[in-house]
Amino acid sequence: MLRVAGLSVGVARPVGLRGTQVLPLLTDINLTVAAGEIVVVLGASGAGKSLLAHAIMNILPANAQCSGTIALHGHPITPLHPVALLPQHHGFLDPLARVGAQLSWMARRKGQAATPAALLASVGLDASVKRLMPHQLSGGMARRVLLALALGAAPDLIIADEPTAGLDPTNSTIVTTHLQTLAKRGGAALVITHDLMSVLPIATRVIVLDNGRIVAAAPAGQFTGAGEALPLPARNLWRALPENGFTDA
Ligand SMILES: Nc1ncnc2c1ncn2[C@@H]1O[C@H](COP(=O)(O)OP(=O)(O)OP(=O)(O)O)[C@@H](O)[C@H]1O
Ligand code: NI
Repeated sequence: MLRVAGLSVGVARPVGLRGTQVLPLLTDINLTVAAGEIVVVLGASGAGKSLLAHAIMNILPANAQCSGTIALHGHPITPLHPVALLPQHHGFLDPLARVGAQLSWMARRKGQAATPAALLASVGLDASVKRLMPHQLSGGMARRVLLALALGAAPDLIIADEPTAGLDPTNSTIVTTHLQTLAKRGGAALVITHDLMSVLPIATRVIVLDNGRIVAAAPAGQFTGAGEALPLPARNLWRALPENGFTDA
């Protein structure tokens, strides 16, 4: 479904009076996401996770330089494609538009019928939330509105950036259940996180991103016990989790 090949992203920064230098932020990223899969990209803060999401969605900042290829169903991604970003920050909501209007716009942009109340209900929000402005939403509500927006795009693929961060267990389950339903229906998700445990139950594969490079990849099922089957960088991360006793590998 999604194929990222040889993706590198750098930002130009000034050096001296006239020169510029490109600072590499992502280097030679290769990954695929097949129908039915939930691929987790695991990495520490600053590893380049959001940049990877933004590169795939073609919304990198103006100073970014990008090379490599990104294809969905074999073609470059356009705004009309059934792919949705579940962004990390609710700053992605339009601060001056009611929730209902934003849900309707998303549906229209993707050629779908607008069903704001049903979308809100599917993420556990009352239909009255349609009339609210983004600043009237709590953090957890805003994250669920972002999920409703992503679902409103009727996507084949959701790129979810820290989808469970800061959510209570009930809301976290709402998000992971939707991602799992999408994958079961033949869609797929690329889930970006620093918190493996919150998404491991739904993951099929885990890719470890460190300092802009992929350093390990393993089937999710290998993240069990002492992680004996895992490649070393993934095993070290796994064994360092509090749940696994902080053992220093
Ligand atoms: N527009 C930009 N110009 C310069 N550097 C940038 C830009 N955007 C991101 N960076 C840098 O790229 C690196 C990766 O950023 P990114 O937002 O992808 O991290 P992340 O893995 O998503 O982290 P977090 O878990 O904190 O969200 C960071 O060092 C960041 O400072
Ligand atoms: Ni991020």
